[in-house]
Amino acid sequence: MSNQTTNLTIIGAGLWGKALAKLAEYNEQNNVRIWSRSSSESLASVIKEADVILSAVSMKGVRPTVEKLLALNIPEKTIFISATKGLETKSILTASQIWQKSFPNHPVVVLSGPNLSKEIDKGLPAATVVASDDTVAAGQAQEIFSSDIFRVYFNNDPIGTELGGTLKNVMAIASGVCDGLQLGTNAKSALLTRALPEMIRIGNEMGASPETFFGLSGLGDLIATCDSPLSRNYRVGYGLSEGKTLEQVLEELKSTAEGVNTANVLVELARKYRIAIPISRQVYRLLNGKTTPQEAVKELMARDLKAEFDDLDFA
Ligand SMILES: NC(=O)C1=CN([C@@H]2O[C@H](COP(=O)(O)OP(=O)(O)OC[C@H]3O[C@@H](n4cnc5c(N)ncnc54)[C@H](OP(=O)(O)O)[C@@H]3O)[C@@H](O)[C@H]2O)C=CC1
Ligand SMILES: O=C(CO)COP(=O)(O)O
Repeated sequence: MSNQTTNLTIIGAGLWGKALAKLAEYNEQNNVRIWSRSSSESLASVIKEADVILSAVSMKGVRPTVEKLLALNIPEKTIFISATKGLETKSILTASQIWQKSFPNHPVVVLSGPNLSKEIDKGLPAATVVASDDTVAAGQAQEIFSSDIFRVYFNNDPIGTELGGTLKNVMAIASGVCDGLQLGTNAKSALLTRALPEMIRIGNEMGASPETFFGLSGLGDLIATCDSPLSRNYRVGYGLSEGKTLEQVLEELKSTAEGVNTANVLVELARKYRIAIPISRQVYRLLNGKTTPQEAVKELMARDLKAEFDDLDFA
């Protein structure tokens, strides 16, 4: 690893922004600053010397953050890292797509993986992926965060990497329902296994490589998020299975659960591109009061019989 100092500014001081700041500070060669909307310092002053700007804001904060930064004349060599896991309403863009469209001459890197922030905060070992079309930028992101407690892989499929982290949030809601209804290990296994081809079908339409979904940012994050009460999306599903309303669950959570918005956006995307999303559709229906947890399970079990692999397109 190089000993050169990297000036990193993290935008967003939520759970994930703070956890990432801690990981970056663990490496002494990084000079880390973190900014939130309630900071006393201006955004302009904290990004002034930044070699790398990492955005850890929730999806609804991406566009406003991009707009603030567009006004600040950032040098083209500055690397952006996007750590958001969501889809924008209406545009159906991922966070990194918004960053890249807004800053076409800057390197943009996606950071995504099975990274429950509470475990990261405890210093427990974890791994993640940085992905970019720009190999040098991905390598720099890898160096910033790699340590003996955080192992960072890279790949050149940013959209696939980002979609893994984004789509599994919807599956985590389904998984919380599955556990809350005590449907058992067989049901959970079936749910998670069928979640993967559903995610790949969406990825295929959006230009992702299918194999990316079998890596840390896909299968890895699916396992972490769908099997842990530390996941807020899982807790949304669990709460709904207990008969709570979505409003009640979100009020208790007091934190971001991106899967709620992602499910709504996904239904639009699936309609536009004619993609079969049976699990996500039931999650959408449940979140919008169009079905009950029990009814959603019944509907999934009653679907037309089919071959296991005939809808997967690995081409
Ligand atoms: N927590 C986790 O374990 C992980 C989370 N993520 C992803 O990271 C993202 C943030 O999650 P997390 O930090 O946990 O969420 P929190 O609820 O803890 O924090 C919300 C974050 O979003 C920002 N934000 C919200 N609304 C706006 C807005 N209108 N304009 C600008 N910024 C806004 C907040 O900024 P401010 O600080 O200025 O208030 C804050 O940084 C999500 O996409 C999540 O899926 C990814 C991996 C792990
Ligand atoms: O993305 C995450 C872990 O990788 C965090 O999941 P939740 O947003 O469901 O808490």
